[in-house]
Amino acid sequence: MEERPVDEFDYGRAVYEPLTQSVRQLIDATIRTEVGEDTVAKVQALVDEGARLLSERLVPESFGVQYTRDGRGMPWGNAIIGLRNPIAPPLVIERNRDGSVWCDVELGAAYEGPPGCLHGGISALILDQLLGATAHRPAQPAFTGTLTVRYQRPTRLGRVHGEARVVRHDGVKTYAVGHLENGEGIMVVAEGVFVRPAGRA
Ligand SMILES: CCCCCCCCCCCC(=O)SCCNC(=O)CCNC(=O)[C@H](O)C(C)(C)COP(=O)(O)OP(=O)(O)OC[C@H]1O[C@@H](n2cnc3c(N)ncnc32)[C@H](O)[C@@H]1OP(=O)(O)O
Repeated sequence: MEERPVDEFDYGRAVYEPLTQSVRQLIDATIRTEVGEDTVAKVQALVDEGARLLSERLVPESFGVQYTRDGRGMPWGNAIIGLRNPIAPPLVIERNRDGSVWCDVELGAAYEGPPGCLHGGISALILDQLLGATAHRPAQPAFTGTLTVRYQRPTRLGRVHGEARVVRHDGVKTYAVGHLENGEGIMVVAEGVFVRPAGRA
């Protein structure tokens, strides 16, 4: 894999993250707008023009994970943490000294399932990433083998806190648990088995 210059991380972040944030606002406004059809048509033309301009140069396939020479990963297309992906909240995962992880994230209209509540698939997506992050070891990526999610109570849209930790290792398998909570308590719990496939480090 081609390594990218060290300053590309900060440059890329400065250039693309504001665009992503604008598109996130666009997604939210697209869902919730009540303007008339003339305005909708005008916005559609502007968005189409924006897509045309951005498409003048594209990477051939998905973004993947590019690395700078000082080892910083740029998983910028990732569905949940990608800073160039407007459908990612994005999740910012913090790591404690003991390897456990946590996040605080604001989830709005784009993540709705039951009215006013978080879509269960989005909860599973966040927990997959959180549990996967705590199971992760540098240069030994672990894939989700099995993820079990128990939805205890509907989770209102808004601020959500998540946590995950490893409970045990067994050869190539790492077992992790985690949960999502908000001001109303623990809403969703998960346990997962993460497998380090031989020869795919
Ligand atoms: C800074 C950056 C942070 C980076 C932070 C990164 C966070 C990433 C979070 C996102 C993670 C994802 O979504 S990953 C994407 C979703 N997952 C996938 O696409 C995985 C697709 N499945 C596969 O590639 C494969 O089936 C694997 C890798 C899971 C297993 O294949 P394998 O390696 O050939 O496994 P195999 O030799 O047969 O078995 C090895 C051992 O694992 C067990 N095992 C095998 N499959 C499973 C399974 N599905 N669930 C449970 N256990 C399993 C076997 O019983 C065996 O146990 P024993 O006999 O040894 O006891």
